[in-house]
Amino acid sequence: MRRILKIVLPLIGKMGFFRYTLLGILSGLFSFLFINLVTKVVGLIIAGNFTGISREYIVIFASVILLFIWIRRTLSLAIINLAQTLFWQLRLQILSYVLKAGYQQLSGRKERIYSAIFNDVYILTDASMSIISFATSLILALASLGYLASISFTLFLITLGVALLGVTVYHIGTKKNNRSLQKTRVLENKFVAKANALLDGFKEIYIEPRKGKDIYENSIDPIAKEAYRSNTLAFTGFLNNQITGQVLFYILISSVLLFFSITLNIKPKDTVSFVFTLLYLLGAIETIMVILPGLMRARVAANHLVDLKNELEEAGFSNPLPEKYINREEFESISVRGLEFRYDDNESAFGVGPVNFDIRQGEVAFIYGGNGSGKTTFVYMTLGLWLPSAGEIRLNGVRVSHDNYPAYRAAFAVVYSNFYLFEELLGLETFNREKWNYYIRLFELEGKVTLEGTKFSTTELSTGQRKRLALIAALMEEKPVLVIDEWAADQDPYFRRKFYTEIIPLLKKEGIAIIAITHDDRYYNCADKLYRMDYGKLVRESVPDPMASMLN
Ligand SMILES: Nc1ncnc2c1ncn2[C@@H]1O[C@H](COP(=O)(O)OP(=O)(O)OP(=O)(O)O)[C@@H](O)[C@H]1O
Repeated sequence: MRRILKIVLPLIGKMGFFRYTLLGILSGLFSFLFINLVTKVVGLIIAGNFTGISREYIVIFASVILLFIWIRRTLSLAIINLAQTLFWQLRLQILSYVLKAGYQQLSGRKERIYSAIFNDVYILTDASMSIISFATSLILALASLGYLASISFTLFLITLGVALLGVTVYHIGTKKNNRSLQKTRVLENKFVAKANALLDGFKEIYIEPRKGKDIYENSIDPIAKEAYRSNTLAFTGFLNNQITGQVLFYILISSVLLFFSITLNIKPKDTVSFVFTLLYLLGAIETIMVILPGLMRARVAANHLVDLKNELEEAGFSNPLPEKYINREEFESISVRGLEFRYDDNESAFGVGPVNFDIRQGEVAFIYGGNGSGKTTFVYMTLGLWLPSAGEIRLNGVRVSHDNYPAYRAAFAVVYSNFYLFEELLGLETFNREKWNYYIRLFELEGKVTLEGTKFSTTELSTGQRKRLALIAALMEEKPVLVIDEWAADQDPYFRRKFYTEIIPLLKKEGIAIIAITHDDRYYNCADKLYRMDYGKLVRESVPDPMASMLN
């Protein structure tokens, strides 16, 4: 419950929480008032003291019904409000955690984030809606118990004993049920991951349906079956508890009617009132029992959300907007000294470094090396996506530290080898139409893509054209350093040549420093600096003679 409140309270505020609780209590008290009234009139009828239609009772019943309409409406509105606030605010909050997280914290957690947005939020919203009914039933149960005590204290003690027995049975069963719910939660993440693989890899599956059959039969179906089993186990447990509670109450009611009313010498009118109230108490306890499994699931969901938030915020990491963006004129150099990064603490895990590297304004550095040699890892480390374990980076001679990392990262525009092409130009302070037209002509996308506001008319382009558009979007950011990872690999021979021999010199003239991972050895002479990545070690090489390249 504490964890649920930790998530819910900041969203609805203390006052909101107070309001919802008050409404729950009011509604509980009102239900009790109505039961009390009905029990009283029934008692009067049984005792033969009800004298027929009375103005007094008509007014009382009419007022109670009017009060009921008011409370129900206010409560319904409050429930809708609470549910919508939680549903949307929680989703926004999760995505804002994502925006604040470090790349390192985010990688490997995609499925859990999906699961949080599409699963945990639903569970928490449902549970929060039932919290009001929970409070209502709790108050009704407490008031009923108080009323029972006023009728016969001995019978009240017996009822309390039965209720406590029910709670103990419930408590013992709940631990096991919760373990099953936790297990389902883990399976849910795995299910989302496999469902994503099925959807993302559908092209491959469509060509070879056996792939789909494999993933369905060996992963998706077994996960679903296991989740089905553990959820069924948990809910059967909850249901058994519920039935035990109900049976205990039925035995109690039978005993009051057939045994206690005689042995304790209770008046018939009081016996009827007692049994009536017991039935209402049973109703309230049943509601509580029905709601509890949902609250338990919400507890698991809340734990998941809190853990996810903590992990995303790990080590006080945050990624605020940089206070200052360095422009091309201000940029002098980036120098990397003794930088190291390892994927795991394990000695055998792949690592890069120690690495030394320098790039100055308008300089072009090419990095090549075998697959898996560590080029991308080095670039990610230099960009500040992976945080190095040793060494230092200096921007214009100033050491990059925890505080100025955001400003440092903002010096780069990047087209990754597995880039994501947004449907619009994002994050531009000013939009330079002339520049856009110039790049569209330079990259030969005239007539292919236009801009509607800042939105691309289309991103349904060929792979090579999508890469050109991604590079234009990066250049529009007017950052001092451009980083590209095997950008030209998807370009045709004509455009590849144009890129290395015409476009790169033009970008250099604009003062842009370029770090490019490339395997196009024909064009290594177009770089100012050439590096080879060799199993995590960066080795500086001499740039080939242009004449020698021409002979290749
Ligand atoms: N997210 C990751 N977690 C753990 N290990 C990784 C991760 N990414 C890469 N590696 C390891 O780091 C090594 C270097 O990968 P990297 O992507 O830097 O190579 P690369 O030189 O860019 O290769 P390629 O030319 O194929 O793109 C790989 O052999 C891989 O084992």
